[in-house]
Amino acid sequence: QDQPLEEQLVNALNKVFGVHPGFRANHAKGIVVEGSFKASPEAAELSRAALFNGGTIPVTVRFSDSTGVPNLPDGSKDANPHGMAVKFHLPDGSDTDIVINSLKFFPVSTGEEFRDLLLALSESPPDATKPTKFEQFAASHPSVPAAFGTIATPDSFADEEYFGIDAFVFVNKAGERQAVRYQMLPENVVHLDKSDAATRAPDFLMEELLERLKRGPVTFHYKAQLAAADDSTKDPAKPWPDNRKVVELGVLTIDRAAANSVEAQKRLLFLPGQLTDGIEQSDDPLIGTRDAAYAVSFSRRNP
Ligand code: HEM
Repeated sequence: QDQPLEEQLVNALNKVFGVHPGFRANHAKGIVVEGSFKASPEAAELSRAALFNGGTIPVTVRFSDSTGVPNLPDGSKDANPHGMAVKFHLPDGSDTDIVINSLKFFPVSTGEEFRDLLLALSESPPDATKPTKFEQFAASHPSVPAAFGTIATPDSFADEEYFGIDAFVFVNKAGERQAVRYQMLPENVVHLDKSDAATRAPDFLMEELLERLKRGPVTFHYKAQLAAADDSTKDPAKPWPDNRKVVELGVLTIDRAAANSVEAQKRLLFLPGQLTDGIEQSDDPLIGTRDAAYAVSFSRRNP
C-alpha cells in the first residue's frame, strides 16, 4: 500500500493473471493491423485536432483479449471485454491514441476501486468458500455485475462495438468546449452464444481477422457521444443517457495485417492520455491512473 497506485495496480493484475515476461499486464494477447482514418466534416466543427482535418490519417490498430494471460483461448469468457487500441499518425509526425474496449461502462469509478476489485478476484479461487471475496465486492458495488453484464464474445474483432468509457473534452477553432465519450461501431455486431464461444479454436479471433483482411477491408464508424451540460464527466462507471446526441467523427478503415505483429506489439505503447491540440482530458481520474499503469506495464515488459 506504500507504493504508487500504478505499481499497486500492475502488481494486482500480476496477482490475478500471473507474471508473463515480455507481455502486457492486461490485454496480453493481441494482434496488430493497419489502415487509415478519414474524418467527417462534422468532426472539425467539434474539435480542431489535426486528426479531424479531413485528410487521410494512417493508423496502427491493436485488437486484444482481456487478461494478462498470453495464451488465453479467444472464446473464453475471461477474454471479454475485448480491446481495441488505435494510434493515429498525425501529419506533423506525432501520434494520438485511443484505448477502448467492449464494456459500455467501467465496473468501478477509480483506480483504487479497480485495485480492490483485482485483489478480491485474486483471493477468490474456484475452491474459495462462498460468498467469495469477489462476490462480496460485487454485492457492494452494483456497477460491477451491471458492467460485466454488457459484454459477450463476438464472432470477429470486426463485428464488435468498442467504447471509450472515459470522457474527453473536444475544443474547436472558436475555443468552444464539448465533453465527449468515444464509440467505435462496426458495420454489424455479431455476438456468439456462450456455448458456441466455448467450442471455438483457441486463436479463432486472431485468425479470423487475418482471413477477413485477405478478402477486403474492415470498416468502423468512429463516433462521439456528446455530454449534456449537467452530465458528470468524472465517473467512468456512470454511462450518459442513451438519448444524448451521437456525432460521426469519421470512418476507420483497416486493410492489412502488420508486417510482424509479434514484434510490433512489443514496441507499441498505447496511452489513453496521449492527446493532441483540440482534444483534452476531462476531470475523469481514471485517465491519468491508466497512463501511469500502462507505462509501468510497458517498462516491465521491455526491461
Ligand atoms: C484503472 C483502470 C485500468 C487499469 C489499471 C488498466 C490497466 C491496463 C494495463 C496495465 C494494460 C497494459 C498496458 C501495456 O503494457 O501497454 C492495459 C491495456 C489495455 N487496457 Fe486497460 N486498464 C484500465 C482501464 C481500462 C479501460 C477503462 C479501458 C477501455 C476503455 C481499457 C482498455 C485497455 C486496452 C484496449 C488495453 C490494450 C492496449 C494495447 O493494445 O496495447 N483499460 N490496461
